[in-house]
Amino acid sequence: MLRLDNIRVDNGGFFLDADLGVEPGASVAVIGPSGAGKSTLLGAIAGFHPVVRGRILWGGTDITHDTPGQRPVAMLFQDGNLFPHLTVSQNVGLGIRPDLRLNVAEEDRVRDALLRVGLRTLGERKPAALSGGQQSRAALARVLVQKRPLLLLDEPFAALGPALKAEMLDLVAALAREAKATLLMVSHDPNDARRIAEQVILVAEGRAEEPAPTEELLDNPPPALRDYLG
Ligand SMILES: Nc1ncnc2c1ncn2[C@@H]1O[C@H](COP(=O)(O)OP(=O)(O)OP(=O)(O)O)[C@@H](O)[C@H]1O
Repeated sequence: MLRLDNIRVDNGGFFLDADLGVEPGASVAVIGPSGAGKSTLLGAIAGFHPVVRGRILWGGTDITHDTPGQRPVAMLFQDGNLFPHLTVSQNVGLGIRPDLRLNVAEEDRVRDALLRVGLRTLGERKPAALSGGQQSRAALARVLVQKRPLLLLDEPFAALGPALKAEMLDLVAALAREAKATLLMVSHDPNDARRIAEQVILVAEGRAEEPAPTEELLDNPPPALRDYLG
């Protein structure tokens, strides 16, 4: 279980408060107005922003002051952050070892991750020789290969067309289920939440709320969410 125990996060003078828990294996969408602090929330869990009050607990262990690399977290950003001069396999391998000195078992893990995202035959290409959807898959493979129990996705597929985005969301949901991982995904599209998240964390007015059932929240939105949804 992920527990944010009455935390306050400082993102360069912007403060976000949260007092909430996420059950193991849950898929949770993070939604709310632009600038409300959704990325700040994920960044705090990943260890990119200081927590100036409260504690972050994972399975009862205090990880508030762990470095990002020590945390049980893998994060996927919107642009995927693929390095153009490295092959797809190398980009995925970075998820295991930043110096890319992989042993045979680690090379196997890279191949397995590429297989699972449907890029088995494209490992030797450079990212520029992939379509947008394939680049998203490569970035997802790099997250998978880390085998972390907590997956944080910050608007990962916003640049994709609707059909491709739906396909990627379904793939993420299936892979997270298979790995029994806990998934937190920032999205601007309530349909993304309906598609793969059983719960939603609403971030508004400097606060991240306790996860609420997706349909219930979106069908009867509180004022802060109603304004945002329009
Ligand atoms: N490095 C920084 N220094 C100061 N303020 C920052 C910094 N990064 C973000 N902020 C501010 O923190 C607030 C929350 O930003 P954040 O990116 O978490 O919002 P968001 O909900 O993810 O927004 P969006 O949906 O537009 O991506 C914003 O008001 C933003 O201007």
